[in-house]
Amino acid sequence: MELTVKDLDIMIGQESIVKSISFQTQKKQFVGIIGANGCGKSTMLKGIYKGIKPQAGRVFLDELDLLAVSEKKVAQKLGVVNQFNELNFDLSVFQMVLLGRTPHKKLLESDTQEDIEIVMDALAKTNLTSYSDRSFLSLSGGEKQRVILARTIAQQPSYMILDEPTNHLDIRYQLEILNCVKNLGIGVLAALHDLELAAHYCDYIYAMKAGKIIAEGKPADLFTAELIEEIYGVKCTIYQNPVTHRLGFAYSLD
Ligand SMILES: Nc1ncnc2c1ncn2[C@@H]1O[C@H](COP(=O)(O)OP(=O)(O)OP(=O)(O)O)[C@@H](O)[C@H]1O
Repeated sequence: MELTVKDLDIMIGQESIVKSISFQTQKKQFVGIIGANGCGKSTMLKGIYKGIKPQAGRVFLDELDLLAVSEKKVAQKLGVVNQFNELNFDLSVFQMVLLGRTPHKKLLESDTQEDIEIVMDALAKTNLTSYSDRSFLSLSGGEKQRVILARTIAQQPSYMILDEPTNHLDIRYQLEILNCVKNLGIGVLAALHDLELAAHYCDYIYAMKAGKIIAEGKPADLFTAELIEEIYGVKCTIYQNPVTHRLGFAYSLD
């Protein structure tokens, strides 16, 4: 599916946080959003997935007008993994992941064998099979984050939005989660802080500063020392890692 964002404006209080952002992703593209703390990445993503009401702008998944249709219609197509996964009540890991099936069901419709199989598959993909009966609230931050990804996989979305999906994860799970998402073969829009991971996993990247997109391109074309200094205020040497042959970034403050 293609995601189209047109002239998105978001204000919080009196402050303009997202300023007339427009872009269009292509089918099955893994698209990254990079930018300094507070530049508006999460706010923009929330505006796209109806977590916050934009002051202006339109958002489409193919032809579906996301801001005009019900939450349920959105959830049938769009999965979201965000940074805050606190719950006020406890569920088992299995029950949490089963919640991912809700958008596809009628009110009070019971779970089918197919739902159970989809949940088992999502647990396997996120290495959580042995956690099935654990209480969600008892999990570590990284384990919770994997459960939320499993729930989103069980939702079987056609498009996924990820807000810092590797936030709480150790190195192995950072790689596993991004591999897992990439292997889903669906369109993805992800805010990422780690530029090496962004360069490796993203087909295309948008760089944000102060609520605007200031640069875009394929990782190999986009990343320059000037851009990184402009965004993050650090000096940076970009090199080809001799072991991985991927882009590497060495930072310093002066
Ligand atoms: N509910 C809110 N009330 C007041 N200010 C807010 C609120 N939500 C976000 N902001 C402000 O909007 C700006 C953008 O925040 P946002 O969370 O979108 O940034 P971000 O780029 O995702 O940052 P980070 O990399 O730190 O997650 C920040 O200055 C933040 O303080």
